[in-house]
Amino acid sequence: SSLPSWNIFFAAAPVDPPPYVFPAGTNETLEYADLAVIDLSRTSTAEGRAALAGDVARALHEKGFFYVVNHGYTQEETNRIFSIANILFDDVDVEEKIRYQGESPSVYEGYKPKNTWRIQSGVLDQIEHYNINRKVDKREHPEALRPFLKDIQNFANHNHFNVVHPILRLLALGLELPEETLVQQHNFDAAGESSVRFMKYFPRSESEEEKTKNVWLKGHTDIGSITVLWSQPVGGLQILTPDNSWKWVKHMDNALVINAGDAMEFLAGGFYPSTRHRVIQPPKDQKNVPRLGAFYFSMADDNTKLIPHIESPVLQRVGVTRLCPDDVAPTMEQWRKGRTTAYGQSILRQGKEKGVEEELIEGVLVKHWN
Ligand SMILES: O=C(O)CCC(=O)C(=O)O
Ligand SMILES: [Fe+2]
Repeated sequence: SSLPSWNIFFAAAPVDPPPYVFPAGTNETLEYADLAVIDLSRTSTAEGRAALAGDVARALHEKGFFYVVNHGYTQEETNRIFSIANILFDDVDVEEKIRYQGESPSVYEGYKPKNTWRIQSGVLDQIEHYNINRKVDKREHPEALRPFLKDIQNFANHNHFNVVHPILRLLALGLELPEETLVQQHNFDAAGESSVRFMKYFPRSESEEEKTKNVWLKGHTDIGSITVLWSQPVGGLQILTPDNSWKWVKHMDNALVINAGDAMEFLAGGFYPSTRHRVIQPPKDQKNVPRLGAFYFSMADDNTKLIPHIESPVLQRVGVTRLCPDDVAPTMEQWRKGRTTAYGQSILRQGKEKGVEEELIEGVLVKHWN
């Protein structure tokens, strides 16, 4: 081989995390959302991108969610990431995790213990999560994760460059804008909070289920631009369709579930609305199963002013919807700090529509659905 012989001493054998085995899928008959499936490998050519742009634009414009397949991680690589994600929840003592809580309520970073968000009727969440900035070395991580920081860095890069950027190119094309328009507002190296999140939901008591009508994570929109949700078999994720009915999102092996957040709605002048979604108790045959998730939450660069790309010929034809006047529009940094600080903490007021609560963030009305 061409490798120098000393390499055998320095190339550490890859350490394997304790394997996480995906729980069995549900056999219940559920009302699923009908979502497009996008083959991301086709984005490697200009012809492929031109052909896909319309499908992706339509999917986000009309449904708010779509699946991505052929994103470049094999099933084995995905399994490894879920096994790494699970370490934190199953193999790290809570006293250690508490030491890795984020310092600031306005940034999601580090560990979030259970019982920190209000759900309904005095019931708090049973969710733990751990957020890792895409520059993984920015903070220190629990010892058990340290052998896998390279895997996590690779996962962040993969999501940012191989998933989010190609999707942003398609979305720009869908607005008939130059292909790099949105990519240029999502630089990996700029100040900002695009992050990996590992999350685990734990089953709750019957009384908690009753008081919250089975809602585990209230209906919300995401703060950033594009959310990448690595599909996993435990059900519970639902989207609110334009006709105001909740539909389940079906698991697809080694697929990604993609949705738009608030920043995308601002930038796209309402053409790609922020998707309304929630998590409820999993279906009957999975209701006692903890629910592990892996995500990438992408945001625009902190200094991006969240104003619509009015130069888009599409927006000029269909019209622009603004969440607020351009002169008072927040930057990405202001928006994420305002929403993160308020999330699960603020006392929401009853909105005009039934089952919808509201709050004002940066002068913009934000809704939460029960
Ligand atoms: O757990 C899920 O499937 C969705 C989580 C989610 O919507 C969020 O963390 O913003
Ligand atoms: Fe979400």
